[in-house]
Amino acid sequence: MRPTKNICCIGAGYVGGPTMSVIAQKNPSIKVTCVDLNESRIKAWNNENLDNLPIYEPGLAEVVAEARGRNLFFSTDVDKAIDEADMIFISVNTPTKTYGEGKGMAADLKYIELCARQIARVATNDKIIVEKSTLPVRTAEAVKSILDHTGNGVNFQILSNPEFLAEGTAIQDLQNADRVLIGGENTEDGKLAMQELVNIYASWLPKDRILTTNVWSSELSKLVANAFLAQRVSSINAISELCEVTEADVQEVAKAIGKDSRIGPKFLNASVGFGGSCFQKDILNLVYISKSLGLNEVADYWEQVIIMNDHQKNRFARKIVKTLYNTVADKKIAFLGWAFKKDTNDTRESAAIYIAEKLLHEQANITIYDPKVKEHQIFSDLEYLGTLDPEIIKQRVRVVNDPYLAMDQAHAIAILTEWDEFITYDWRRVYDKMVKPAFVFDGRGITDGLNLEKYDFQVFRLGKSITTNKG
Ligand SMILES: NC(=O)C1=CN([C@@H]2O[C@H](COP(=O)(O)OP(=O)(O)OC[C@H]3O[C@@H](n4cnc5c(N)ncnc54)[C@H](O)[C@@H]3O)[C@@H](O)[C@H]2O)C=CC1
Ligand SMILES: O=C(O)[C@H]1O[C@H](OP(=O)(O)OP(=O)(O)OC[C@H]2O[C@@H](n3ccc(=O)[nH]c3=O)[C@H](O)[C@@H]2O)[C@H](O)[C@@H](O)[C@@H]1O
Repeated sequence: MRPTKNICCIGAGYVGGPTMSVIAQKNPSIKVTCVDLNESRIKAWNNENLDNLPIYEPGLAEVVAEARGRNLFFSTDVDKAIDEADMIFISVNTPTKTYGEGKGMAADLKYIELCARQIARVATNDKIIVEKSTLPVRTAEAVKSILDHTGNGVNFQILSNPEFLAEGTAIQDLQNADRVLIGGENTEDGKLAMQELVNIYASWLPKDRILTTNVWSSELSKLVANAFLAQRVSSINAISELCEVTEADVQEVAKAIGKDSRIGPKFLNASVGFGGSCFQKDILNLVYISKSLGLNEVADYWEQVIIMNDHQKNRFARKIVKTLYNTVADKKIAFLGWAFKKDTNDTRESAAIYIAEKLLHEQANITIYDPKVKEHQIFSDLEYLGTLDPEIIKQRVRVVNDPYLAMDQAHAIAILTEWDEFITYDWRRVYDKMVKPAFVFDGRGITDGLNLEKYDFQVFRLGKSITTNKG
């Protein structure tokens, strides 16, 4: 096996872009080319102005500035990059299927299959294929079958190398990963291929953080890691509802249980519901796999994490309507935040979309401010739901670049993303300009230290009792 000199990554999205940037930064002697079919995305990756990169991620621009043009390249010429590469990462999207068998649950693997077929058609020398996308367990079998049956005598080694970065902290997560997982075949060639990939990560990570396993454990571990993380959020969110009716305080409960080193303090922030492109998709996939194997109790167990998450989003929207005297019709509701979490411009499956949907069905007017999400994205998220009349969206939704404008003359504010800047606002000024009583619905637990009640705001905080919430 030749030492890896040339890497290609198919898919320049939230995973491919940052991951390849860090691999290139840390391995200056390896040429890394990230390719994508999406021309405007590649154009943005190549934009001279680093503020215009297609993805907002703290620290990303600096890494791109260091490596781009040196050993990091972004291109739409997929065939050329495949042909030149010793190692090919597949980092394309694997969304939930929207059609046919497994609709609404199974992962849609059509993009993966297209990549495998393209590699098989173009490759003329031996290559290591790395599954970076999140895939159902045993997908490597299908990828290998396509490569072996349509290829031209070329040998392929398939590795599974799932990505564990979280958006908003992607660069930090890549540069200082808790672990890197590499699954491969237990054969001489399989071990050599794994070693090639270990070497790439070992250029910046300690060896004991690089785990090697069989392919199936690696594929399954990715789904399981996301399922466990999401389960923690649903667990604390379930407790938040209980706190609201028992005068317990969810933040105090989270702190108290998190101090137990067996439980740990992370991922215990009660919220308006988890979002993002992966938790829901990956759990549904796990549920689908379990069901397909006849493991109904296993499937039901994990599905409950999603049911709880839907409940949390619904009850937050209902709380707004109920508190505003059972009607939000023609009232102005200001949204602070649209992204699914802070420090990212990604809005996929963001809870804000579903809260907006419910309030629009109740004929509310919504004005949205998010520091990093663009207006066209917000409108496209709402239209994509397919449940709202496009005319209603146009009439009732406004997106603004100034948070004070969003809150001016509002009946209520809904805090849906935990952006740091929200707590720096002049809340006296906000209060003065709102319709009274001025309501705040804090879906992220960020207003505790602000004592908004001193300005006479009526505040609802998730997971706080009625008494704490002052009615
Ligand atoms: N977003 C995240 O935080 C994480 C995502 N993942 C997984 O990584 C995978 C990719 O996710 P994202 O980067 O978020 O998706 P994304 O949608 O941001 O990027 C995927 C890119 O692949 C491109 N693409 C699709 N088919 C192609 C083809 N045949 N040739 C060339 N380009 C093609 C698309 O145009 C798109 O730009 C998914 O399987 C996801 O589950 C894993 C860990 C974290
Ligand atoms: O496979 C993936 O895509 C990735 O999914 C998650 O990362 P991500 O979705 O980017 O972001 P998280 O930080 O996990 O947050 C997910 C959602 O849970 C919410 N959350 C998180 C933590 C918490 O305590 N409470 C809470 O409501 C966040 O606000 C967000 O809406 C995992 O954390 C990553 O390890 C994984 O690689």
